[in-house]
Amino acid sequence: MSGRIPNNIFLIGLMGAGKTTVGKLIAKNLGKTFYDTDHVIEQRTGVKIPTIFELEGEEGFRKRETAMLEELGQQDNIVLATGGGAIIAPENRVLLKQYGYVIYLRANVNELYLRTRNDKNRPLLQNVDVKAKLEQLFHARNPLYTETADLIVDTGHQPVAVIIQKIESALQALESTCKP
Ligand SMILES: Nc1ncnc2c1ncn2[C@@H]1O[C@H](COP(=O)(O)OP(=O)(O)O)[C@@H](O)[C@H]1O
Ligand SMILES: O=C(O)C1=C[C@@H](OP(=O)(O)O)[C@@H](O)[C@H](O)C1
Ligand SMILES: [Mg+2]
Repeated sequence: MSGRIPNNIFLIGLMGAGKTTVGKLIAKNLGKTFYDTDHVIEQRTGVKIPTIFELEGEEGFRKRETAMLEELGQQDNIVLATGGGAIIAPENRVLLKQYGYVIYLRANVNELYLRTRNDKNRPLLQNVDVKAKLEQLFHARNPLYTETADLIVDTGHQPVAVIIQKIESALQALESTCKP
């Protein structure tokens, strides 16, 4: 660590963790450019994420996601909200660790459920028992988020402003402890 607020900040975590919401605000506060892999994929393809899943399957979506991480990883001074599955592929985990400071927004399944249960834009949560699916994803992915993260922030049952405060304090502590 160079002793500064990290240049690129990547947010990881399950669907509903708040990556997109928190990422936008953190970027604004830190004067960094905000990207969201899902939004860029939607802009480039001209269709929503569920349509990509319908036409190309999850496999097709994952290829686009990896390509997007490779591309956005080359950017400078950004906050990137990833999609919840961005840590599945080992090469993505390497990319994330290599090109940025990775923050895992960790939330419990109940909280994630409350935030995502009515959402129509997350194909993995349609026509299933949403809570059971989130539980399954939590068990499969929590170790991957944990191994990829430089920092873990529990979002718990807390307002977005509090989470942002936690992240900014942690980044500031990083800055002060690393200065010569
Ligand atoms: N800390 C929070 N408390 C309450 N609602 C939240 C919180 N963080 C996010 N949300 C809400 O949960 C939903 C999912 O958030 P989003 O940022 O899209 O998550 P992600 O990008 O991690 O999937 C949104 O409706 C958002 O407003
Ligand atoms: O967890 C996942 O596998 C996914 C999460 C979504 O992003 P959010 O985490 O922003 O909801 C989106 O990338 C896609 O629906 C798949
Ligand atoms: Mg998101």
